Amino acid sequence: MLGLLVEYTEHASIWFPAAGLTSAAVFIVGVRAVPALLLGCVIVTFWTAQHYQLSLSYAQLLQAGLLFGVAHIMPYYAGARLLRRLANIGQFYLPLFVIGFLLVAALSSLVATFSVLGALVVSSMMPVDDIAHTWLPFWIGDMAGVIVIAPVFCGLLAVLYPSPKFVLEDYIGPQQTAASSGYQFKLMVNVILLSLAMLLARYSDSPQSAFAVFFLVIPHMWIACTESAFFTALSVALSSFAIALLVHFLGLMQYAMVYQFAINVIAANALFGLAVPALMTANKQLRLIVSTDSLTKVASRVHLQQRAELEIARSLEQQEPLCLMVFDIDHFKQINDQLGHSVGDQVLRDACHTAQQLLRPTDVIGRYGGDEFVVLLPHTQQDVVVAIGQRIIGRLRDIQLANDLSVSASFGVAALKADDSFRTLFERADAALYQAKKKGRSQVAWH
Ligand SMILES: Nc1nc2c(ncn2[C@@H]2O[C@H](COP(=O)(O)OP(=O)(O)OP(=O)(O)O)[C@@H](O)[C@H]2O)c(=O)[nH]1
Repeated sequence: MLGLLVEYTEHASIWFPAAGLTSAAVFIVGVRAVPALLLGCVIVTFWTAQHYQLSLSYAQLLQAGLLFGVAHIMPYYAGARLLRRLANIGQFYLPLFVIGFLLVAALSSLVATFSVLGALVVSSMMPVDDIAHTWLPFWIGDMAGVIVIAPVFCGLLAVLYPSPKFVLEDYIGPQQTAASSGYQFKLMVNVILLSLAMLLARYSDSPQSAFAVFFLVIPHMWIACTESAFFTALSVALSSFAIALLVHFLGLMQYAMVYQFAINVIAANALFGLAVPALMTANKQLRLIVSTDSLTKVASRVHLQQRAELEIARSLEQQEPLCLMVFDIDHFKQINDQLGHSVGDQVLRDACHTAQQLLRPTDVIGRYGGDEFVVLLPHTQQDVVVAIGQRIIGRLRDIQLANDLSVSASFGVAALKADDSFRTLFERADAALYQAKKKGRSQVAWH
């Protein structure tokens, strides 16, 4: 009935939501959905015969309905099987999945077009000559139904029939159960833009004004980048519904093809847009991985160096003090050898935690490698840093270890001088650390 609103030739409308329901049902529910879909096809056939005032007996209509059901369901079932297979291939990510979905939607709706038209002809519901001018709008209408409506039905059916064979979250992240607080506003902007574009097509003298509907790509991309996959799919479905209604009520059937293409393009674009938040989240995770040491959770060497270079440039320009402190656990090899590597790992974590408790939030501690750490202390004079190092040494003694072993560390401190770079400052602090080790360890030396 929704399809009929915008029917522009018999048996073909610009948009056929039933194709979306069928393809979503066989994709998510699988073969178990077929009896219900088949029943739907029989009911639709009776209703269609009444709509087109065809004089066929009940037996003929039942036969036609079953034939239509098989012709309609089989291509989408085969497409769904193919898409599931593609989706379960490892390393398959969202943009590729969207391409797979669009291709499967185009192909299965094309096959469904010819098999259904064939079934209609065989059942005497359509003259064979009509195929020539019906197949193209029939195909694009079915394809629009799949691309636009199937994602929403997939979202709903996935809740009712959670499928262990295919986990949607692998592609689109965990589902948000609620839309963001701005979702209604975004939908409203969308509806206003859509109405303006279609009123322009209705009341302007220029037929090209119908193409203004393609501007809807912009609010849909906005929604795709800021809302969950389900609410993106819902907004696309609502827009296509509104377009279909307005085409009907504003009498815009002469531009049916433009709106048919617009619905497909807007939906395909929004589906690709879903990849943007997924990529942003992946980028954030990667940045965290690169900037953090996985064992101790302090800054990584590369992150520390980047921060240090910035702070050094700023301190030199503003002529403010800055110090670098390097420390290394004493006889760490002995701890590893006697107590095992996991105790060694714990000592590294505890040492960092101890140091962090005595540092300010503006100081940056990073792991330089192995058991060596670097602390960047902006706005701090050397004597203060030396005192901080001594306090850390005192606290490290509190860490309890078996075999009468204790934890200590040696510290080297260097203060920033004019013309210093990170490398020269680090070399001086490292040389001071070497002195501290040489003088007997568990002490602070400075350069
Ligand atoms: N448990 C653990 N050990 C590590 C890790 N990274 C490096 N090490 C070990 O840390 C030890 C570093 O020893 P060194 O710094 O050369 O020497 P040391 O025993 O600490 O002696 P001094 O520095 O001279 O006091 C080596 O045995 C490495 O195998 C790590 O992530 N976890």
